Amino acid sequence: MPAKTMDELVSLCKRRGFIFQGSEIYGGMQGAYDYGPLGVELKNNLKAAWWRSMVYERDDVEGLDAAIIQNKHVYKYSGHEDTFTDPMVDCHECKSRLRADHMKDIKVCDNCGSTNVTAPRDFNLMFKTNVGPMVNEESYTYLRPETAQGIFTNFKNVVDSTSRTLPFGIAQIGKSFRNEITPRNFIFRVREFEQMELEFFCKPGEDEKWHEFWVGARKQWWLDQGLAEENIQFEYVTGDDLAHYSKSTVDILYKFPHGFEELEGVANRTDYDLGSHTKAQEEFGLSAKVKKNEHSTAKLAIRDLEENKWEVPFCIEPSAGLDRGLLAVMTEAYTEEELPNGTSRTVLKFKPHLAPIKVAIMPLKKNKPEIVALAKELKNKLQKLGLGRILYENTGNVGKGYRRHDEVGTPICVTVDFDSIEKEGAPVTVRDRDTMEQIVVPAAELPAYVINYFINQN
Ligand SMILES: Nc1ncnc2c1ncn2[C@@H]1O[C@H](COP(=O)(O)OP(=O)(O)OP(=O)(O)O)[C@@H](O)[C@H]1O
Repeated sequence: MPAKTMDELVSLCKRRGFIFQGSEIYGGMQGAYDYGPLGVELKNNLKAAWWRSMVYERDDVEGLDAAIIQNKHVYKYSGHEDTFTDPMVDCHECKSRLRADHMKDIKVCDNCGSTNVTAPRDFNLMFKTNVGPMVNEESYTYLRPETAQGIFTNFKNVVDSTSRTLPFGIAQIGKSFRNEITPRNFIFRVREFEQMELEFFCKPGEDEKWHEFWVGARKQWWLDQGLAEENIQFEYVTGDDLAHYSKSTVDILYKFPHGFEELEGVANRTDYDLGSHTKAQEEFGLSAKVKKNEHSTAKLAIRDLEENKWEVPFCIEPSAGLDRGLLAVMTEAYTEEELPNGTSRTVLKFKPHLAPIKVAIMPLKKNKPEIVALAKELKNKLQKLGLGRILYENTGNVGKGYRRHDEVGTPICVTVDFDSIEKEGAPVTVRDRDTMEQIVVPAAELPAYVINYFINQN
């Protein structure tokens, strides 16, 4: 059963080293979190799973890693400078700052109930920063609020260097920054986060088909990461909630401990973005309404070989939050179990490919040199398989080790004991996280056993 409250997750994350409050020793920093020893592994595994499915398992997607700091013209023409705002309300009474579209009633402070509140006004969410030693009117830019813009500005570079034709996509994972008015719900809404974004370019007219395809494909991917079908919903974004660039957007919602909320958005961005950043806009008969571009030096178009003309493709964007993804995966994996002997355990039932530690190797006696040597040898052998982190853990208390590894979601624990050094075949004990069953495997067969386990479980 998934986690019921955010508090139980927050507490486990801190206790076991998944996630810490940012700048904690100085009293914290709202909306910023640090990923600890296990959090960074989980995050890397989720990123790797996304990259594998987006780039390696498809032959029509290329990867990219664009700069976070970009020319300010990027945000002028993307529309962020003018429109990337949230409506903000200030309470004169308790000094809270609230997001008007999240308030129960925009005339009453959600925090103290006062009606002494300002009218909503637009607040730009981009962090402005100064570039170079001179501080003047011209020296500013912004930290990127989404990774997507770096994909659009590199469109021509990628097409020229890979000879791609439509349809094809460009995938990117990286940090984004938003000066959220009310960061909250742990890592759900933060000011610095990572996104996993694909911009998939297709012919105008084929956009609706591809939009539908990506909505389905992205839902399936989240199911493959272990989320339960009943905890996922679609929301068809309409009216004022639809971004100005979008023809249609489907949000994939997950049942977080604080309720169903957006995990990923899949938007049909039409020819808005490439059309905004291209030079010679008037040549292309754009369908989107764009600002006149006076600075771009490149035509962001592709040759339609059948019709022998240049056209600006449409773009479908599945945009997922990595931090929200991690929160969803942890929520789903969190399980409190009553055991037959009357005790209980907390176990994170991660899909094995996401588990921060793949295998823990534990010698039964920490000061028996032959046991320790065999345990270390097995650790080195398994590490070379390239599955991820294999932990050699020499605490001498196997029972406690099992509990700790249940709580951090380690799928397999291997114990090396006296039998392992005395009996023929060097048998070691392999314990399964979910069933808690233990079987004996000859040490020489352990690598094959572990590989099979990870192949079959995913
Ligand atoms: N402040 C944030 N903290 C963590 N993740 C975020 C944040 N803002 C956006 N994301 C992630 O990036 C994805 C794509 O961004 P998008 O601009 O579509 O979000 P959004 O619609 O503005 O989100 P919301 O409505 O929750 O503010 C979101 O689905 C979410 O997973």
